Amino acid sequence: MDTPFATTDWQPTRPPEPGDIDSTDRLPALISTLAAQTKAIYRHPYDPQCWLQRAKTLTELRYPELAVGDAHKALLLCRALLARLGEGRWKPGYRMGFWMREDDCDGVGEKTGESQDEDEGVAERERRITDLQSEAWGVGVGNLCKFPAAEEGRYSLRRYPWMRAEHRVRGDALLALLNEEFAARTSLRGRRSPLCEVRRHAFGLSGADGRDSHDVLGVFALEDLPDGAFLMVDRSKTWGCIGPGLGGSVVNLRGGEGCANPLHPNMPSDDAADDLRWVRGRAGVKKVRLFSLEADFAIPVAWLQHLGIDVFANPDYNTWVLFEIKARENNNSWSDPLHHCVSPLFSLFNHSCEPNVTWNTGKDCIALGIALQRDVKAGEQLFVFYDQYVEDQSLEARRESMWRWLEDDCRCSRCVREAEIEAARSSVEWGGGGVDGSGGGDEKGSSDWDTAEKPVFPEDLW
Ligand SMILES: C[S@@+](CC[C@H](N)C(=O)[O-])C[C@H]1O[C@@H](n2cnc3c(N)ncnc32)[C@H](O)[C@@H]1O
Repeated sequence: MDTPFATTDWQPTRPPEPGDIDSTDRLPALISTLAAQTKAIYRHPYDPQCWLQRAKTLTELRYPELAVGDAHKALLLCRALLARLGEGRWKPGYRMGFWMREDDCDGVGEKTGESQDEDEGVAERERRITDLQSEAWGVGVGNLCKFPAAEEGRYSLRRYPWMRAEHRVRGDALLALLNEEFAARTSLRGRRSPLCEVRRHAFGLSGADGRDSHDVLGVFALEDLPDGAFLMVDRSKTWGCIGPGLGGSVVNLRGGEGCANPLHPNMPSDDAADDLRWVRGRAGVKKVRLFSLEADFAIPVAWLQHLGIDVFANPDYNTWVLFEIKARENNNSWSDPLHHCVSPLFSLFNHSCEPNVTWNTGKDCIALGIALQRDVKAGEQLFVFYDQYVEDQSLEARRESMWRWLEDDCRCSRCVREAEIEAARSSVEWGGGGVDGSGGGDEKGSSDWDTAEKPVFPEDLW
């Protein structure tokens, strides 16, 4: 964010809305401003004004979730400043990153045009910070929706253009390492050669958005494999909740306290037979998602501070980083009634609504067993089903369910096939020329369809 990015990389997370001012012409200027404001935050991380200014720029650039994050930080700083203003002879220092005693401040700090703190009285200072606080609140609220919940906003998953290349694109060296791991895990007992490998351009040369798909990875069979063949055991879990523990033990990732996922029954007292994933399916995840002021900012920020992390001065914990981690966790985690984990090797399998691979959780709640569920030819891509609850449902219902994991419509062979059939059907219904039926030239869409002989009325004879 501290370096300007190419305007072509800009993919806002809020789609344009009626009444928006077209900012295309101002885009280069907005991008430079964003970089300059980010650098100002590095220099003055406790100045609420810096966070507020960047929140405004992020609003114009249509990143509501990030604007709310910055506005929230401006609010926190204002609150902290106001809380201490009443503490007698202390006042915030220049740019507010430190506190000084009123009687110690003569000659301390730079007395520049910007350092109003030096001269103003407590009442004036309070008014200035309160105004700033109201403005930050207004910017935050402006980026939230009023419905269904006042403290939620809408955004779509889009790649942040300022992300560094090494975090955005996986290089060939990493791919080689991944394939070493696949080779080690997928050799059948008594054999040394790997059964599958990771390749680029998993869904063809260009992505759904027309961009290069160099970094879209997938797992491909290296030889003909029969239905039922055991492919691999993935023990590479790097993160997750492993449920209530085995044999009634309460030892899990959070010391037996359970997982933060409200739909996840992971306490010993929870009835694991009640698989609550169907609730998730019905609650749905829309293409345009909701973010929550409480769950996505207030709680994570408070938690990070509790861990001793300076969320203002340490850019590693910026709001966009939290959203990026959330998106990756969403896209890559697997869950069953008891567990919710990310397993790096398994997460390289793409989804298909007609999969050729199935998976099962091991008894240790960590290992995943991966096996074929039909014959596969060498070179075929290996797919799993991300949400088997929707296997028998319509294209539309499956697409909606898949938005939880995919940024765009599912590109599996079944969805592509059904979408083509649907498109062909609606083109026949509308005469192949769009909804006004004017184009095409077939019977319904052509201009000479009305050739039937007409009745002759008395007035026609005049
Ligand atoms: C668990 S990862 C699978 C590996 C991923 N392709 C990669 O390059 O790391 C899930 C992501 O893969 C892509 N993906 C998987 N299945 C897909 C499908 N059927 N249609 C479109 N994209 C898919 C989406 O970008 C999704 O967010």
